[in-house]
Amino acid sequence: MLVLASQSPRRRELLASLGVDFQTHSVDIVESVRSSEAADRYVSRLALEKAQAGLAQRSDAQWVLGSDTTVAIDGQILVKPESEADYQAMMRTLSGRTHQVFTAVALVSQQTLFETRVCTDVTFTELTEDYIQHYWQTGEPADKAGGYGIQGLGAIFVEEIRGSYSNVVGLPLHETARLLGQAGLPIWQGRLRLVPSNEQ
Ligand SMILES: Cc1cn([C@H]2C[C@H](O)[C@@H](COP(=O)(O)OP(=O)(O)OP(=O)(O)O)O2)c(=O)[nH]c1=O
Repeated sequence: MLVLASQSPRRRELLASLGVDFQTHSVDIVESVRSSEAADRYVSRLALEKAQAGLAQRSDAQWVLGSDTTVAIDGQILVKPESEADYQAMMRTLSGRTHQVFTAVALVSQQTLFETRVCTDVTFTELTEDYIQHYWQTGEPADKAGGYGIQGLGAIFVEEIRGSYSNVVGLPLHETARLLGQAGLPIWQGRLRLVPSNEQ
């Protein structure tokens, strides 16, 4: 059985959209950036830690998928806002500029590890203080890396996106389908296996 080691409703929906059978299991790991750890290394480490914690806790799981998403700008990592003031600082940093959204995915079994990482460039419009204050009131920013949700009202801030959209929402679907293919896990209700490019 495949287990998604996540409490994120977005990841659950995205993985379900691939048409795979899975169960979810939420794991509690420490999500803190190490000194001089870059965003790409950080997301890959956390995705693997989530997957390994899931594997340790679910003896019935053959495969466990863990994932992590973070926003990066100018070498600064923006995780989920801890407070409204933290959120406001993030929005001011993102205003009128292009940032990167990294998501890493790790798929582990007792014997094997497959992993991938995807980066998407997102360009924000200039945000007024009014936008910033009102958007917080929607409740949308609080549980999201960078303090916005591209799949919700946060989309109105996005002038341009370069790369994978599902990666920004929390699970890059093309790359995840390939990982599942590498693990021999068919998608689309067992009818399709997206084979890795080196097997085509
Ligand atoms: C930038 C952005 C992030 N996000 C979300 C995706 C992730 O759920 C969240 C980043 O936090 P994560 O720590 O990656 O994930 P999580 O805590 O929600 O879930 P879990 O660790 O249990 O898997 O931000 C959006 O939903 N939309 C966006 O536009």
